[in-house]
Amino acid sequence: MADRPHPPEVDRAAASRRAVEARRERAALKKDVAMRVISPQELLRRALADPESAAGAMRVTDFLTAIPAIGENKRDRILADLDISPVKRLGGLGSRQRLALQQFLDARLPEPQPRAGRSRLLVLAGPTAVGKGTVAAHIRDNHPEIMLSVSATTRAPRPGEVDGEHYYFVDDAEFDRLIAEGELLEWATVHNRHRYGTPKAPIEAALAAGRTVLLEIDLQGARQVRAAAPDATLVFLLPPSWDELVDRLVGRGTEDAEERARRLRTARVELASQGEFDYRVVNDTVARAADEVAALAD
Ligand SMILES: Nc1nc2c(ncn2[C@@H]2O[C@H](COP(=O)(O)OP(=O)(O)O)[C@@H](O)[C@H]2O)c(=O)[nH]1
Ligand SMILES: Nc1ncnc2c1ncn2[C@@H]1O[C@H](COP(=O)(O)OP(=O)(O)O)[C@@H](O)[C@H]1O
Repeated sequence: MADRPHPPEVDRAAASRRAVEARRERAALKKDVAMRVISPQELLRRALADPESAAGAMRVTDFLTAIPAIGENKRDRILADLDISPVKRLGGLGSRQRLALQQFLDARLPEPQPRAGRSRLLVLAGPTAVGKGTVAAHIRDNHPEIMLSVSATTRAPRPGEVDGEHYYFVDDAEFDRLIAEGELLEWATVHNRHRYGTPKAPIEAALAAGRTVLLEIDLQGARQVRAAAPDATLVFLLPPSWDELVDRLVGRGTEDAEERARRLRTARVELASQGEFDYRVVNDTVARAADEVAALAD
């Protein structure tokens, strides 16, 4: 039964389904590069590691125009300069062409390298719904050596949230006082709504005691920490793909469609700022991502 040949129409239908799926995968990868969820270098590495993969099957023309700020004219000039035919697929590049493309990408879009002399103050930021809260909670529960900072906020507690554990829930007057007295390391209005800030004293005490401290804060806060404590270690959490980020936001079910669209527009801008961070960690599975973040303080 199993080795009897299929009638040709069955083979054709299967081949056409595979072709549609392959096109969908290539389109998703292009989007990931365009949204900066994966770097062009990473996509090229995947293509070269497996020429049969969706990355390997991507045309070099599609690859280049997926990169932000490369349009069709620039693409054609680049291909001519690198002596690569526009009909080539990434997986089919010759070794000289690969090297030329890699060197071009490294020169034009250098991947950020961690700076030396990082401190034990770890800042975890990233776009909405990437899983910052989930990864931070996993670290709190599984890495007792790391202190998770508890922020002050003017938003109301949600059911099940405990004052002093999830947040310090304060009113506007108290938040004003914390700012005025210089008690916050950083603070920001997040998602245009409520104010959130990091109390300074517990962090200074924990760092002085030799502990690692983790802040799970938004991008504006991360930038303020960098300014106030230049040796802090900044970690940017990335989704495995743009589509997965959208699925997580929808799956969480805490925002309506209009708010989700607004957050995704912000997410796109935030992803463009990942180069300001020392490390990028992909939140593929919670435990793996949490362990990778925790290890950065070693
Ligand atoms: N700048 C700053 N951002 C914070 C702080 N605490 C939490 N955030 C950010 O505030 C956002 C909202 O957090 P939360 O109220 O738990 O709501 P959710 O993200 O909708 O679940 C998240 O992006 C957090 O990273 C803080 O102390 N400072
Ligand atoms: N590694 C993961 N795999 C699958 N789902 C995840 C993962 N990390 C987080 N999630 C889910 O994604 C949604 C957003 O996570 P959350 O921690 O609230 O994000 P953030 O704090 O970055 O806004 C939640 O429903 C969470 O359960």
